[in-house]
Amino acid sequence: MGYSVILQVRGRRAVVVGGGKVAARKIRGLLEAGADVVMIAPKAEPELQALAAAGTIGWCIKTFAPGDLDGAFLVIAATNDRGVNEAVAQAAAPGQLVNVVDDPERCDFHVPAVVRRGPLTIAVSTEGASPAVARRIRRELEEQYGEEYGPYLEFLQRARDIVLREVDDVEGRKRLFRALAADSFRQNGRWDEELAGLLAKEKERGEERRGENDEDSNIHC
Ligand SMILES: C[C@@]1(CC(=O)O)c2cc3[nH]c(cc4nc(cc5[nH]c(cc(n2)[C@H]1CCC(=O)O)[C@@](C)(CC(=O)O)[C@@H]5CCC(=O)O)C(CC(=O)O)=C4CCC(=O)O)c(CCC(=O)O)c3CC(=O)O
Ligand SMILES: NC(=O)C1=CN([C@@H]2O[C@H](COP(=O)(O)OP(=O)(O)OC[C@H]3O[C@@H](n4cnc5c(N)ncnc54)[C@H](O)[C@@H]3O)[C@@H](O)[C@H]2O)C=CC1
Repeated sequence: MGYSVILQVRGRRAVVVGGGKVAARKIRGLLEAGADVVMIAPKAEPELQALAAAGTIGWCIKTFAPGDLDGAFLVIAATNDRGVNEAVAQAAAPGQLVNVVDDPERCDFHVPAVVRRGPLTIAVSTEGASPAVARRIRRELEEQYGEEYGPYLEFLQRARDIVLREVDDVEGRKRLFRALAADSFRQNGRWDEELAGLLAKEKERGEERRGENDEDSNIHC
């Protein structure tokens, strides 16, 4: 079983060998994550040609050669030729992360099916057992966790900063974070108002607690 991580690729070079439909899917995901994408392919899908023309990705219009992987943090072998994909995997240096689209065994990592909602990422992987099932489950999750989760998670990010700044008590914070995570809270919709109420309640509790502690310390004196 693989170890699940969210890889930071922003500003890092990703070399994708091949310019077909599968390469296009992987390149879309890499661009979303801010990678610096270079495509190596003699021919490419119109969508990828447009990205290259706009300067969004680099395109070396040629067949693969081992030197193409220089400086790559991540490599995706996505041609329709098994031999070429194998040559790409062999050319990778130690430490370069390699994905081979037609050979799960050869991969350092598999690309999961992903639902993105603002800072929320839901990734589904079957580790190559059934990409079609990963796709189906991703679609189900898209229904279950709709677009409304984007603004909600953005609110939670802001709320987290406020709670960490304003609530000293660890238990109090935990109580607040759990309350904010409840689906009833999300559905309520008046998030800022509700947060203000919860913060006020926590502050009251904090003051009561401090009062009790003062009494305790009087007893000990
Ligand atoms: C190992 C892995 C390596 C990798 O590419 O990372 C891999 C390998 C292979 N895929 C193949 C086929 C298909 N792949 C898809 C779709 C996706 N494939 C993706 C990932 C992965 N595919 C990795 C494992 C992930 C996992 O298992 O969880 C997804 C999740 C992510 C993405 O690519 O972005 C994306 C869905 C995205 C989404 O919809 O959200 C469909 C569905 C369709 O197109 O309708 C089909 C046709 C149906 C079928 O075969 O199931 C074949 C056989 C080719 C052949 O027939 O020869 C191989 C090679 C082999 O199995 O040997
Ligand atoms: N992992 C996955 O998600 C999936 C993998 N596959 C596998 O992926 C392979 C690619 O599928 P598609 O993108 O649909 O194929 P495609 O035929 O649309 O594209 C192949 C691309 O590879 C390029 N290419 C061929 N030889 C090359 C070379 N020597 N150097 C550089 N580029 C070269 C071609 O110019 C073309 O751009 C399939 O053969 C299949 O085995 C298929 C479906 C899903």
